[in-house]
Amino acid sequence: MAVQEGTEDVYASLLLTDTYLPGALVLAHSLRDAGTTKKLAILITPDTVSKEVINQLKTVYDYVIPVERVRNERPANLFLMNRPDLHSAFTKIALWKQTQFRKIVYIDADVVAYRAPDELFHLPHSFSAAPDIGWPDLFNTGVMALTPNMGDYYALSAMAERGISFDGADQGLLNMHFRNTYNRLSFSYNVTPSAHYQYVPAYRHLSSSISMVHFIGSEKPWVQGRQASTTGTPFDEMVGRWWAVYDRHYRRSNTSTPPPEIVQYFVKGEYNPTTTYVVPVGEPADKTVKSESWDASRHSPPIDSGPEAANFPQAHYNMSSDATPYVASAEYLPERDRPTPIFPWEANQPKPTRVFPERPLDPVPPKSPQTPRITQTSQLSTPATGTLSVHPAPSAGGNTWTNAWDEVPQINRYVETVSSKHQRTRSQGLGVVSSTAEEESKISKVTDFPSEEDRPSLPVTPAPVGRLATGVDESELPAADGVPEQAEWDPSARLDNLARQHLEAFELLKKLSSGGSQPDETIGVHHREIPSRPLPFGSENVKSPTYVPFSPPNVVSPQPVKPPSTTTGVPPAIRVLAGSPDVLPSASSSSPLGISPPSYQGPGPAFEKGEP
Ligand SMILES: O=c1ccn([C@@H]2O[C@H](COP(=O)(O)OP(=O)(O)O[C@H]3O[C@H](CO)[C@@H](O)[C@H](O)[C@H]3O)[C@@H](O)[C@H]2O)c(=O)[nH]1
Ligand SMILES: [Mn+2]
Repeated sequence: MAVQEGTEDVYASLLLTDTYLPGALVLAHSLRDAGTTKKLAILITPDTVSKEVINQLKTVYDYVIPVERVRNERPANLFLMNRPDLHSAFTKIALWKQTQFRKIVYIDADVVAYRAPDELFHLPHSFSAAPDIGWPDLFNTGVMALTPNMGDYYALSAMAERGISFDGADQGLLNMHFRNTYNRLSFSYNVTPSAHYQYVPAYRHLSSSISMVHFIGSEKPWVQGRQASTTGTPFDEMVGRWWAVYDRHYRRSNTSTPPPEIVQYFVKGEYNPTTTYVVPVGEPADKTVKSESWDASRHSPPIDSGPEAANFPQAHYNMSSDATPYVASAEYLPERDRPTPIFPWEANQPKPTRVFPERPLDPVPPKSPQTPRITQTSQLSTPATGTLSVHPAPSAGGNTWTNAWDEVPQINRYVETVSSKHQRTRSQGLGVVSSTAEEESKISKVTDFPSEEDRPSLPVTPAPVGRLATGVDESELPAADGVPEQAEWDPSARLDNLARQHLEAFELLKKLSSGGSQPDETIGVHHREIPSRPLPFGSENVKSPTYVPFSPPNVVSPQPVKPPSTTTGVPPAIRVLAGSPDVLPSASSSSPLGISPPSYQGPGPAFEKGEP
């Protein structure tokens, strides 16, 4: 019996899951909108595609063809391209079994047609495909023009059964089977845009020739949502073309009848379900409220929904406004009974010898003649320590306190001089003077003095005199006793005097220690007895070239000195140490003591090239 050959040409696609429904619909509409005269067919796997979805497909596809799902039982290679979802892509080989068709132009469900490539049906080749953008020597299996035949089908299903595919899916399998026989189509039949790389000049140059655009990868336009691309790149332009077809057929404002919810459900941002009654969790059934069911895992909240935060429980926590200090109740403060003594030193504790004031100092001691009142600038007091400037006077005892400096007579005399002058100035009516005693104390008084009978001498603090209040000119202040005038103070003369005294003392010491027998000896230089031991043979009477007899006091610090040409032949360091007057800095001559020669003698700037 002769096998009946197909006579019809169809565009065919594939739907393995409901989630690709928007893609399959947009593809069909794009071909129809482009005016194709060919029929549209779609292969579906009934075990994984719902009835509602099939019904939707039937609205645009002429043929919805159920096929058996072919699963890759060795899906390891699918993980190489991170697409485990393509476990049933082998189902695509069922195309070769559709021998009721003469020619099939197969198109993936993630393709949008800019124009209907009907010319592909006229190709003489039994298999044609366009290059894959990831590896252009291979072909992409998203667009294929093929002649169904059982020969290829058996061969392909045998490979599929064994899981023979370098990528674990149909593309790997078909490239292995058709690698030497395929007819290469122009890329314009299967343009695969990339958000990461796009050959923009080529796109500009050739975009008018694009027949179909294929959104490879897992991020399909309906998965990404309408707002995903707005940057105006070629990629965004192509995504925009997909949305243009979708909107033309499924956007609410463009259609006379409401678009099918099942389609919107699989398009990100599109699902806006009709109002239903739901019972919120935890509410009694009779308190049913009108609310919209909303799948938050898939869609943004309904436009007319209320803010959710309004339902949060409200709680206010106020700071305590009670100003009274906390006092623990008595039960928390039990009277601490001392434990009965065990050790002898506990029973016979010595009485403390250190004496403390009977009561702690008040932060501001009361005004009394016995206790100096610390006011204004002296308020560095704390309850525990009293003031920093006050200590108990050993003679006064009791509660009488004085300042430490009150016992320095020089200070007292100075203050007396100042205060008497101050009195004169005031009596002459100079400066701004407060009229009442109270105001005066506010301006210039720092310390309240003890009464006349309590103080041994005039115990005062050298209080800062308010210049504004008293009008005292600082230049008029008398100098303190024993302090020379600034003009008499000549530091260099004083230094000279000190040096002279030092030298005299040194000479005296020298005489005393040497007893006058060795005038060349120098005090201050350590002398060590060199132990006598036989020198190596031939070493007798040999002197080290660096040996220098010590000759104080004309020794200077080892400064590098360039000698005059007349003294050549003697090492510069030796010349300096020997005290040649022409090389000695004059300032060093005042030094009374010799300085030990440095152990390291050069080379330094004093050594010139070629010098001995
Ligand atoms: O969950 C799924 C997955 C796939 N498909 C169908 O199978 C096709 C292939 O899957 P797709 O996501 O488009 O794969 P691509 O990202 O395009 O990946 C490449 O690799 C696949 C596996 O080799 C090939 O099938 C593709 O043609 C090729 O472009 C889809 O278009 C659909 O028609 C579904 O219906 N549901
Ligand atoms: Mn695809």
